Amino acid sequence: MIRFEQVTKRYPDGTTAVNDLSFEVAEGELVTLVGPSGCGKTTTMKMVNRLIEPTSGRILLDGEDIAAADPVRLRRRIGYVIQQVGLFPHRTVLDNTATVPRLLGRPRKAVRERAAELLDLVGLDPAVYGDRYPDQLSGGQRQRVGVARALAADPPVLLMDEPFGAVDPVVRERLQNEFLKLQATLRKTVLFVTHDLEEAVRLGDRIAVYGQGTIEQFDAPAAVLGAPATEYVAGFVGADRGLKRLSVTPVEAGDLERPPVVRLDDPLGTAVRRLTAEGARWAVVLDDAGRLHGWLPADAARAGAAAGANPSGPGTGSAAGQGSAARGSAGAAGAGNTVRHHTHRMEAWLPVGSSLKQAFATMLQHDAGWIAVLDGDHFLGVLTPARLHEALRRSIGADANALARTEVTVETVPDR
Ligand SMILES: Nc1ncnc2c1ncn2[C@@H]1O[C@H](COP(=O)(O)OP(=O)(O)OP(=O)(O)O)[C@@H](O)[C@H]1O
Repeated sequence: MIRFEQVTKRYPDGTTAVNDLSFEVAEGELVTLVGPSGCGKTTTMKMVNRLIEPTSGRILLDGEDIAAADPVRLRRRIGYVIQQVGLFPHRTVLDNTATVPRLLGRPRKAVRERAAELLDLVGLDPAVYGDRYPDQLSGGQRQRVGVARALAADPPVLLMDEPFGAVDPVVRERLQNEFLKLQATLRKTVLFVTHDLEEAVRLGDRIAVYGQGTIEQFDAPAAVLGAPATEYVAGFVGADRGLKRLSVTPVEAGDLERPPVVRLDDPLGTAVRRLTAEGARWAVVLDDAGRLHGWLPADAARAGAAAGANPSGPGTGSAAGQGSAARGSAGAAGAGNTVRHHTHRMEAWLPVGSSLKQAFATMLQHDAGWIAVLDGDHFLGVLTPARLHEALRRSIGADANALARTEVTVETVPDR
């Protein structure tokens, strides 16, 4: 349906954006173009609707050289969805959706009915959203209108350039799933640009992995992931695999550090001795039942102990960068010199078995240098960035071993 024959694009400044590209997209097929920034994906895409002209080579649409086609008529056959949707701000959602069919001079009533149907199809109730203006929609809703608008003239071909790139990951996944459902019924011929391998794998019937202006591998998603054709593709897939393992690798007890543990009612002197003996900058504070209560910075503990029975108040140590509020306050003279009165609340904690990704997110959210890991109410240990990194490396290593094992076939010789 779409065929590139030795297409090269060289910009006037000498940049070769696309070099001798040849590939074919079958009718009804969704091909994702994936690769790092600047590798030529958008240039490839824009040559199909003649927003950019190739320097050499040919592009055929349904067997016809597009160079011979009238660009305006060509574009009517090609829906185009981009990241910055480009909706008209002063037109309602319904009017935006109906733009192209109206330009084509189709009857007004039929156009409005079709636009309403399309909005419904992309998950926007036309009765609710049809009369709104683009700035009254969320980012994800605007993207949906963009897709509805691209479909309005019922073009056989869709070009989608990072259409879901500007929305958050949750909305993005929803839009991807909805688009897949839509595509299952519409079966458009789609070129879909993304720099996210996960999106490319999820959506593509086939994936074109770009190097610099060339396609390094053009294959089914499983083949790209399982049998990268070149070292470059292996690297591209591998880096992403590492990130993906963050979400599927659980925090385990063995990953944790064991800082000194003190109890709420321990005298401060005892806590200081333990901190000093272990050379630690902070201790974890548990209550009598072994539940996590907070943490005790060594400098605050030392200052409190030095102040004897008249503590000057809770310390503000930031050994672990927790920055959380002190829970206790200096108590009555004599009764205030226990751990309880110098303990900081511990906000950054997670149940054991949570993913490394959740752990990382929790660290970032609380700007924490470490997070506590609990088994139910029971404190297990703390995860530090270094331990998180080790756990991730172990997980990637195990993954690689598992792959290597499945590739080995063991032949057995029957006994007799
Ligand atoms: N008009 C232009 N003039 C000169 N060079 C250009 C022009 N447009 C793009 N380029 C260059 O061509 C190369 C490919 O650009 P292109 O936009 O196709 O990449 P891309 O893979 O879509 O990147 P991104 O993911 O960042 O959008 C880049 O090096 C870019 O700087």
